[in-house]
Amino acid sequence: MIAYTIAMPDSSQARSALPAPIPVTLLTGFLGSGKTTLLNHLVQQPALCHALVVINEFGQTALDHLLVAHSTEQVVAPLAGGCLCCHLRGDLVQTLRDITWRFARNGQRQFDRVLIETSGLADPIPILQTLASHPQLSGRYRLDGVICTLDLCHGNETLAQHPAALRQLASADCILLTKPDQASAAQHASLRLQLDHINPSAARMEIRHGAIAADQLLELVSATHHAARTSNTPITGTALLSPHPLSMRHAGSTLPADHGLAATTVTFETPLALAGLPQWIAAQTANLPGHVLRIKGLLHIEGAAVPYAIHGVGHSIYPPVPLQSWPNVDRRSHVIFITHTPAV
Ligand SMILES: Nc1nc2c(ncn2[C@@H]2O[C@H](COP(=O)(O)OP(=O)(O)OP(=O)(O)O)[C@@H](O)[C@H]2O)c(=O)[nH]1
Repeated sequence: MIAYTIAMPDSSQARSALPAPIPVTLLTGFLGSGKTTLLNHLVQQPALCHALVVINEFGQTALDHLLVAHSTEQVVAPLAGGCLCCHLRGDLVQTLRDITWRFARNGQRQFDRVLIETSGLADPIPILQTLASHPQLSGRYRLDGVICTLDLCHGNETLAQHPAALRQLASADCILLTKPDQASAAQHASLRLQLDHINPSAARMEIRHGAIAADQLLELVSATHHAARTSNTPITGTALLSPHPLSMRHAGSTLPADHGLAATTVTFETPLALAGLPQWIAAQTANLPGHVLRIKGLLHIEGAAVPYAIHGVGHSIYPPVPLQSWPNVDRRSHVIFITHTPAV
């Protein structure tokens, strides 16, 4: 009888043969708190120029990936239609499992890290659990850190009304306090007090319009943090749009409620006149369920060669901002309204 033996590599050899796990940064933060604005800054920097960006949006129409200016080396894979923390968790596993071969050239992986922007409504804890314990992910990926954006203007209201925002902050390694230019000293002080209770150990930094050096946000899990506190200079009197009616056609669609929330997408076939947008937005919101948490859209403005991004958070609407170019051949305007109907 011939005895067969199987040569087993010793465990240290086996370990060194395995590719190093890919670092994953989770970017969370409530609706409109500045995640995409931050992402736009980060992906332009050398430290993140080979990152693969995965974007999850609430609602069937994904816009955020169109609003992120990314080079051809970076791939944005939108996951739309719900929250990663609930019914899209399987999609995330599949995306992370497949991206190593989907985004490979000549057998070489084309990215060195992954940045996941969660929807503004997602609870990051189930996502973190999936990353850490799913058999197809753990070992291939490692958590680099959780970054949470917090809108200094709307943060107090958000924390009072939306438990998901609390969980986002509680799981953060680094909290980025956004819109310091618009927040009052009182809003600022009250949020800082709350953060001292919710997550005293997270690093805290103030950022304006997403500007921060990417390397300050890497290796957060292993790094020791020092909170950076900068001064707050509130400004007032942002110019709004002039009040004239618009002519437009639209088609709406509403998702089934999720966390008491619904997303309605309105699409315009023809270019829009800029004047009168606030009135039109007010008229649209009057027909929607609950109250509006967030408005975002990509607009084709009459006479403009480039698209405009429009944002609203709570009752504030920001002036439309011209983008560099159209992201694809679609020249229609799309506006998404996210609304909340509290449970009775
Ligand atoms: N004034 C001011 N506006 C800001 C700042 N950061 C972000 N914004 C604006 O806030 C609005 C919302 O920012 P986004 O980056 O789209 O927010 P988000 O977290 O990605 O939003 P969701 O996709 O809904 O989750 C945009 O109009 C931004 O230009 C800031 O520091 N100051």
